[in-house]
Amino acid sequence: MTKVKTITNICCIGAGYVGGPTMAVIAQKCPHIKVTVVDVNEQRIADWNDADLNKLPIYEPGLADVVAEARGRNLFFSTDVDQAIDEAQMIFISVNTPTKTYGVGKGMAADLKYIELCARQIAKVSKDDKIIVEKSTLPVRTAEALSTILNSTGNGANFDILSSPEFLAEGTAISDLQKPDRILIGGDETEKGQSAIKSLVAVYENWVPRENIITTRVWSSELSKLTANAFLAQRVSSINAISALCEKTGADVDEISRAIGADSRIGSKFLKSSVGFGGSCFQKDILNLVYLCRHFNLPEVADYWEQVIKMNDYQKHRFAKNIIDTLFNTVSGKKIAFLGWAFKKDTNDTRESAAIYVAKELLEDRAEIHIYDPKVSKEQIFADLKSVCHPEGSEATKDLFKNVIVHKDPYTAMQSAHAIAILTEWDEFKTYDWNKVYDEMLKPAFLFDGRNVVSNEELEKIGFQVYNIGKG
Ligand SMILES: NC(=O)c1ccc[n+]([C@@H]2O[C@H](COP(=O)([O-])OP(=O)(O)OC[C@H]3O[C@@H](n4cnc5c(N)ncnc54)[C@H](O)[C@@H]3O)[C@@H](O)[C@H]2O)c1
Ligand SMILES: O=c1ccn([C@@H]2O[C@H](COP(=O)(O)OP(=O)(O)O[C@H]3O[C@H](CO)[C@@H](O)[C@H](O)[C@H]3O)[C@@H](O)[C@H]2O)c(=O)[nH]1
Repeated sequence: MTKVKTITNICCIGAGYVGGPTMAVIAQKCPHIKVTVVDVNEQRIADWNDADLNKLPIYEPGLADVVAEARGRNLFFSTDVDQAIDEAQMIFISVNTPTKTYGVGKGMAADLKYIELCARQIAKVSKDDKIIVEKSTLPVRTAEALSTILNSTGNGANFDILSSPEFLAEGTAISDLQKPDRILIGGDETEKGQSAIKSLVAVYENWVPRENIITTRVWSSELSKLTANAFLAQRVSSINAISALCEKTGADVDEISRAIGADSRIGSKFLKSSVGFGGSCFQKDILNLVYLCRHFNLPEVADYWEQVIKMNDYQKHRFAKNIIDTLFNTVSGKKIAFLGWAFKKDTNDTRESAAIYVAKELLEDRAEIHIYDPKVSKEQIFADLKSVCHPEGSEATKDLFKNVIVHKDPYTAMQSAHAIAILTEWDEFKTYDWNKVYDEMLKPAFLFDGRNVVSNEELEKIGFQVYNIGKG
């Protein structure tokens, strides 16, 4: 019988939004395991090691406390990838898997070059047997490709490959990791594969009840991750589709969410209509799913899921167009204040944020945009705009960026504005002195609430003309 390996040394390759928080919580919950998180990005590792916990590279409620507890005890951040691989019994791969921007599958397939590089490095460095855990989100059957690389380019060490996708959501990552709905572990059906699964189950059992740890075959685990994100995003697109109909008919989308969510077969979560979903995962993972379906010659299935993204693009466009239409068909030279830039509250992540695309459309209509976000840096905002407006960096880029001003204070962002657009649902927006904002704005004072976070009644009483998503 194959012996189940007791894990005392873990390495995680990739110190990003998943690798950092996930390993911090494993280290917190398993003080007997040495956890080393490695990355090729030196600045990122320096930030993870910074004595000032406000400088951690990721903003996530509760993260700093967990890092403070475990760092230097059994949690380490390092750029020495080879040493960490060499010492570890179990290696989590948590590197980025963005949408391909070139060649075959451009704009659709996941780019697995970083995954492949990790596999080659692990194969080169390893002198003893290791369990490899896919934490990154990967297309179904990637474990097969990993196995081929690991077992044919190394120096004789044996590798067991597990799939254990991460389901944390940003903004709630620490609570999601400390109390996960489930942990999913997929492995081979062989005795060796089952033994590797048991080793990883034993790690999670330090804090997750066994009945919440689901074990499956590898392919099911890999495909469950893409499926989970597709289902979640589909709910948002479904309610956003209904929001458009609400605006035409006078129905209220929040009332509809409450009414349908009370049906236990539907459930109340992920029914919040918005300016459109963002984040690094939903769009990328659905595009990947669509690509896989086309690859396996399932065009009807591919078209079905692609519609979720088309609806999301429509929602972002509808929001921008409504601003232009309402401001008398042009925003040229008008000051539009943006509250929020992150793709959701409680994170500094802006990847695929709806704000970026709304800004692009307004800039193309020559608006002047004044942005305030409590956690996103000016540099990040400009990098985001550059990537969608003029990626090549032309004269036009200069023109556009003349028209973007990033503020540290929300009130100066809104002063003398023609309109305010709320793009992220930060709680602090509810607490502003809206009387003061109104007094200092141009009239009519338009407010477009892309998250339905501020109270319509109160603002309309003050004098604002409020436009919400999904309210007729
Ligand atoms: N962000 C999320 O909320 C989330 C949640 C669940 C799953 N995922 C998935 O997890 C994976 C990682 O996502 P992320 O948001 O943490 O990405 P990220 O870009 O924040 O972090 C990835 C890190 O990997 C590093 N890296 C890349 N190649 C490397 C190599 N060869 N050696 C060492 N380091 C390397 C990069 O420098 C980067 O710091 C993706 O597949 C993503 O789809 C993300
Ligand atoms: O009712 C809702 C719920 C979400 N959103 C938006 O949808 C996007 C994604 O939100 P959320 O899913 O909460 O955050 P992510 O961090 O992107 O997490 C998703 O993507 C991760 C990466 O794969 C998965 O691990 C998580 O389980 C999955 O929820 C954000 O723009 C939200 O504002 C809505 O508009 N309405």
